[in-house]
Amino acid sequence: MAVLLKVEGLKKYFEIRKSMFSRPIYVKAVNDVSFEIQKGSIFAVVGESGSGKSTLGRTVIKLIEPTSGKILYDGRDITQIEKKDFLEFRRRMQIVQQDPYNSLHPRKLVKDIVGEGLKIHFKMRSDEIYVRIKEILELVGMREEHMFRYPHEFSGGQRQRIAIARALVLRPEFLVLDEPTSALDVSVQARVLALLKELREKFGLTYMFITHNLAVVDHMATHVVVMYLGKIMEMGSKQDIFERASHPYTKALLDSIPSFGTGRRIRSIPRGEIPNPANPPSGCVFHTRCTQAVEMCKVEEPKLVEVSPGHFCRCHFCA
Ligand SMILES: Nc1ncnc2c1ncn2[C@@H]1O[C@H](COP(=O)(O)OP(=O)(O)OP(=O)(O)O)[C@@H](O)[C@H]1O
Repeated sequence: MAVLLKVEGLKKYFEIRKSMFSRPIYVKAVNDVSFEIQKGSIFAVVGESGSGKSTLGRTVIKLIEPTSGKILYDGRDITQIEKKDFLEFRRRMQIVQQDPYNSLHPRKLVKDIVGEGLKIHFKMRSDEIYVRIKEILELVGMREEHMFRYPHEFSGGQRQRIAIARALVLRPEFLVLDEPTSALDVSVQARVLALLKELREKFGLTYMFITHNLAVVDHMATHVVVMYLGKIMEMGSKQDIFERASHPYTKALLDSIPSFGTGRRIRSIPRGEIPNPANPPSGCVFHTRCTQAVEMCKVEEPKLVEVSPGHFCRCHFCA
């Protein structure tokens, strides 16, 4: 399969200062991450809160600038593209955010929310824009009359459908879905996930699907990357991760899996909380919580090695 997005050595560090006079500290939210996303796949990014998933999703589509590294979209390094040439890539790569209550402008009509990007990206007449908005709303299960209402008049699930319509109206190829259903009721979640699957098949879309919920990953993903403190711990096909997990962190996450649709977040896996990302542990970043850690893990950082074709693991004991 063709590669749509290739990321090489991607880093995103955030500078934080306790006061104006103190020295800066860096949160390495994404720390030297490399992977490929094949066209048409659903590439799930999982990990606990603070592992860098959202930062990764926002950085690969350049909503935030990377600190360093390459992002090759359809073969072009978009980190090196001038602003005016980037507009076309912006159209091709869209994002649907977690919270449908805050991501839609409260004082704009649905038609203006969904149609906003059309004015920027396409030179269309207003009657053409109207038809396009109507079509896209129907596609996500909404009706023409909804165009003239405000976001607060809709339920969470309907709002997320509007957010999906806003992303799709630009005919993108790649969608970053950042926890798209975690703010929704269980029954609504399943319907939105089914819609996302259907849209992917209809339009040949590629998804980066960010979630805490491994049951959702099992239901949706074709490929999975497991992140911890800004690093990839394990990566492979869905089968590699769910049937042949190699990393102790992945195994612990799988043990904490909720049944599908409960929406429960991964909060506590064995042995305590995630360390402070501004001061990560030495050696293997997971060693402080790992049941298999030995002395070497405290000092030597394991490399991400390919344990079988396409299946990568970062642990001294990965088989
Ligand atoms: N703008 C920012 N400034 C400083 N630190 C940030 C910023 N954005 C994110 N971070 C930090 O980067 C780390 C990774 O955050 P990120 O939101 O990407 O993780 P996440 O895995 O998506 O977690 P969650 O699921 O809770 O959103 C966290 O320690 C977070 O506090």
